[in-house]
Amino acid sequence: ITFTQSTQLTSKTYDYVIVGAGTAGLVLASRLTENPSITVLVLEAGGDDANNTGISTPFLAASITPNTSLDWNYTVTPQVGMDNRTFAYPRGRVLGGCSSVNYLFHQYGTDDDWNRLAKLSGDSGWSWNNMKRYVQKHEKFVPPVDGHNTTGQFIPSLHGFNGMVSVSLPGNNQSVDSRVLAATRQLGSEFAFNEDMSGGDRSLLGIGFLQSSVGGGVRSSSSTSYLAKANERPNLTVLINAVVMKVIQTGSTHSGLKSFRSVQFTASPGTAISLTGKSMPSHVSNKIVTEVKIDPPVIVTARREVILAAGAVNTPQILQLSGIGDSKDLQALKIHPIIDNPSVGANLSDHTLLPNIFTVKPQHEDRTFDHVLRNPNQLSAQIMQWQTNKTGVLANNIANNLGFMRVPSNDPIFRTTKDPTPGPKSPHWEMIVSNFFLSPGVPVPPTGGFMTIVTVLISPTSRGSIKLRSNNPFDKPLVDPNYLHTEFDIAAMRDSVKSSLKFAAAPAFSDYISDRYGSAFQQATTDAKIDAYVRSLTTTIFHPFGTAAMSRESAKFGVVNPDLTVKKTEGLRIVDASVIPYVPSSHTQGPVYLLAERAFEIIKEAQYIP
Ligand SMILES: Cc1cc2nc3c(=O)[nH]c(=O)nc-3n(C[C@H](O)[C@H](O)[C@H](O)COP(=O)(O)OP(=O)(O)OC[C@H]3O[C@@H](n4cnc5c(N)ncnc54)[C@H](O)[C@@H]3O)c2cc1C
Repeated sequence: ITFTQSTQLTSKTYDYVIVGAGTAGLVLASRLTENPSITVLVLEAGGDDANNTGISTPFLAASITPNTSLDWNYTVTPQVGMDNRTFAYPRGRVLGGCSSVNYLFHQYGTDDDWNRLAKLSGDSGWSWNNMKRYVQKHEKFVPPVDGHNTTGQFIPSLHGFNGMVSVSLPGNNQSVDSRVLAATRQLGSEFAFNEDMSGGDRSLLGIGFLQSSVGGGVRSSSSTSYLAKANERPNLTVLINAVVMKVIQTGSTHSGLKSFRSVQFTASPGTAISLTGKSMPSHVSNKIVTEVKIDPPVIVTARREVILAAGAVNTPQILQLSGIGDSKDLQALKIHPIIDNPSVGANLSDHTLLPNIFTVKPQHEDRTFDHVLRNPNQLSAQIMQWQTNKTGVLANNIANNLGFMRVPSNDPIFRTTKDPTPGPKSPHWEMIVSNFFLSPGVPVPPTGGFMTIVTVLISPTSRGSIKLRSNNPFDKPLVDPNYLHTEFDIAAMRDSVKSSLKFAAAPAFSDYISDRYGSAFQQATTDAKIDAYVRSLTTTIFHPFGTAAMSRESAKFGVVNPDLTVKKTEGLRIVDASVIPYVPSSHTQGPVYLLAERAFEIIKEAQYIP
């Protein structure tokens, strides 16, 4: 059942209260309620994802964030490594969380990523050898909508065909696909073809076909899969429009652990039937808005556990609002510290995004999507095609090919920096090829056709933080990814720019692209100028991780134990991207799904669920 108002709740007590109906939260809600004797309440700040064409149409992903009603609308603090720029930091605020608004790239990280987690946590259950079985539970590999022959584009034995989330290969040919493949043959081993880009047992290195969380030309999210399967169950209640303000201590154990089994929430701004007579404004700004009246908070309690699944920005925010964090910071904001842990909100690691844009020669301009997107007649024809039979440009992702690369081992940077990757099959950076002007947040030029090679720093060594701005739960937290702070990070991005120029110089593109687009890119002809170009244009690819990091029970650093229980607490667990200490070497929804599948088994075992 999905409720929209807290007054509809028939109980204030559940076996489990899950905070956040996002990627991980809905996996747990669905798995836990497979047992009809277990009751679960999920609290979600955002609204419903149903009947939203922007969400369900794969190609429109880039248009539903940032700065929309589906987004938390965060902004990064001025980034020192990026000329002190600030920019949008989207996070899904809707059923499905980021899985409803993301760009649908789907992978699982490398085996080395998981093995590093197993090693640092001391729990071999996190190793790839154990985690890979969750691919079968999670994934439902389906044919692409254009029905093309996919032989040689993926390796069936690496995939699941009976799981929950639909995953498919591209369903609409992009004009550059055949050129990208030709380039993999023309260039050296650095750009070799890779037959399967899902990661895990397969090295991610090389260039191959994108796998997306798309089935039948429609987005597949945690909401359309895990929740859709469970929502009719009487033991599952999902409450949307409910912002969790904090978790509340409900007692302590003989051994001194503090129990947190209650959750305080209130209606999301703009959705309440305000008991105060005044409703909240639909947008609450960064400033503390003292005149805003909020609905009286509601408290619900878990018999077994509270599970935080609010994501890598909001989970540490909720912990800090609850008095779990760096005591000094909390006291400065007049929050009573209950558990002093400076690791809460620290260790933020994220991937970057740099659009390297090339101008397409006039004779091929009409083969780019720019041409389609700019032409109202062509665009409406595509919309019609998607609405009628879920095919065409809009049924497909924004790219068809991607690749993962390493900085050469003889690069001078390795004289001063130890290789940050978890192993030799794991990349330092990524490239994504699109046949249009792909630069999130930047308006498309009025004329011309483009090809974009987005490059992404995959193994960052910089670490940032999530901190509270004030003790007001409606204030946006201070998001500081601290991008490009280290020499390694800028060196890897420099390598990515040089390599994408090498890639674009392959004979396959010689009659297709004419020049680099934009003066910053055109002027990037020396290392120093490439660095300046990188710092001036790079933003985020939206993969924050590690802000409530897992560590051994005995470790001095960390927020959760290997079983995801919050240190020094009882009855409180975290299951989302914040617990994995290193951002995985790939796009990140797949790793979060696998994490949540295993978390369910850990919880089930710990709680003796029959
Ligand atoms: C624009 C964008 C594009 C991306 N593209 C890709 C991609 O192509 N491929 C990929 O693999 N990954 C992508 N990602 C990243 C990926 O989607 C995330 O890493 C992953 O989904 C995070 O899952 P999560 O469960 O940790 O958090 P989320 O899915 O964000 O879930 C958190 C949920 O908690 C809710 N919540 C938060 N605070 C509160 C509160 N106080 N009260 C109540 N509810 C709350 C949120 O509204 C949300 O629903 C993208 C992300 C974004 C934002």
